[in-house]
Amino acid sequence: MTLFTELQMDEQTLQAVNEMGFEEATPIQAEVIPKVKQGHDIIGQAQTGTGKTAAFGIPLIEQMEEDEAHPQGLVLAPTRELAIQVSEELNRLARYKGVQALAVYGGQEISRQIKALKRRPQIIVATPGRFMDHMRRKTIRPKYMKMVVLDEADEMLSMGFIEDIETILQEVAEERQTLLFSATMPKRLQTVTSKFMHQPETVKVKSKGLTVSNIEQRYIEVPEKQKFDTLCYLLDITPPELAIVFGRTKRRVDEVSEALTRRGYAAEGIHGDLKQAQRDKVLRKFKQGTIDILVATDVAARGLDVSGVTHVYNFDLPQDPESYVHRIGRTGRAGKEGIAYSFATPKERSHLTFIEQTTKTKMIRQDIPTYAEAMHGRYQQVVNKLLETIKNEDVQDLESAAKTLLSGHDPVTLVAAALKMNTNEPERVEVHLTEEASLRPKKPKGGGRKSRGNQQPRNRKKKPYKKTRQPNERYGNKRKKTV
Ligand SMILES: Nc1ncnc2c1ncn2[C@@H]1O[C@H](COP(=O)(O)OP(=O)(O)OP(=O)(O)O)[C@@H](O)[C@H]1O
Ligand SMILES: [Mg+2]
Repeated sequence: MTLFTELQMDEQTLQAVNEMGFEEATPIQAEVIPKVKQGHDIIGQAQTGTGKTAAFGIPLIEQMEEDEAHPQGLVLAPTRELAIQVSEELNRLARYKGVQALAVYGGQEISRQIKALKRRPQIIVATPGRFMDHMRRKTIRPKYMKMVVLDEADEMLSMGFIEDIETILQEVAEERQTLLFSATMPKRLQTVTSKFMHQPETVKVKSKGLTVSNIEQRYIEVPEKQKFDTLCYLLDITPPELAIVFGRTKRRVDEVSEALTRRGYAAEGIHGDLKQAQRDKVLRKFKQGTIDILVATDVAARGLDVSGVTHVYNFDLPQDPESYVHRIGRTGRAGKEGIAYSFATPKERSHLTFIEQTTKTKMIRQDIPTYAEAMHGRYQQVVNKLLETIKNEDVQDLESAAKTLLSGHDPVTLVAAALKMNTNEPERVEVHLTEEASLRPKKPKGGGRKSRGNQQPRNRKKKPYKKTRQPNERYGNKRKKTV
């Protein structure tokens, strides 16, 4: 156990950490914070939800000069939502210092960001595409950056992002400190990292597998056509506080969230084709609990930290074991418990085994739940609601009506009828989902991943960064499939 007071942090950061409710440092924080302060380049690997953000955030904040005219710290993140979240966490940590973080990401008006940059934030948290836009416009000058963090580093160095990252790093001062963080760090990345890191130290928090032990992992072998009813039955049997359902494609996400809504669940979808304002709105509703089910592509798989997510459902298995680790890691964070269900079609058995082997975990097999179990779950919810009403509400005005009813009817029959009346039968509403093909194991070769679809071929020659580009030219917009 390491206390934050043992990590030679300054008073202001200690106070902020205290107010955030952190009592002791997590293992990755205890190991990384002193090492970063000593000036090392770090490759940090620790399981999902174990506080990697503060592990790089605290030393990053503490090394910023408060009066510098240019940003000196850069955090790159793969999604807009993650960039926002990381900047918020940094600002909480920096609350008592004269240090500020600003998130810049695609989908938000660039003029608004340029205005915000005038307030001279010390730290920029960015998605790579938008950061390059600012680089070209010279609204951010990377050469003053003395620390660069790649959050979700393996994702950032995969095929979809590597060229952008190289372009950015070429512009950042050579004597910078570079930090890489992720819950998954495939060995094949080592060759890539040696190119732009200076004698990096690897800090890997010891664990049995890649996933945290407080997530109960289950799988259900279920034919494609039965997946949706299975999901609904599970939701009925154990209603989650908040749940994320991962689908393979954007169409899938749209169809599943619509179907859930039709069946009466409070669900909405999030994926890369939605306008940023819509993505923000959906995530906000989820965090507030206005909706309790978020249906998502892998856009929500990495880094997102929403407290109260008790369940993750892999409606479709992910292609990569790494993606499995990150998806299920949206629950069981900061020591809390969580449950992850993965649906595998009979043809996907071997893919499931491949995921288990790579992540060094074992999923518990569970049978497809039955209609009767789902119905029981639904009754139970009505019973709970009834008991809550008795506890929390004044029902006096209905008591004489109740007495009249009771005088003419058997009380058990009466309550049973009331329960039945209030319970909707599952499956009553017909829904239609387009079928997805089953997956087969696909072992990744070399340095990149293949899941990002229509990206450029991996060994394509690197495009030199041209300073003559027009500022408003969309950089490489033909290049990658968003999720
Ligand atoms: N020392 C601590 N004590 C208690 N809670 C902490 C501590 N450090 C971080 N947390 C909280 O734990 C949660 C998870 O942290 P964080 O998002 O940094 O995890 P992560 O390791 O980056 O996970 P992922 O791999 O999914 O990105 C956050 O809500 C964070 O505020
Ligand atoms: Mg993280």
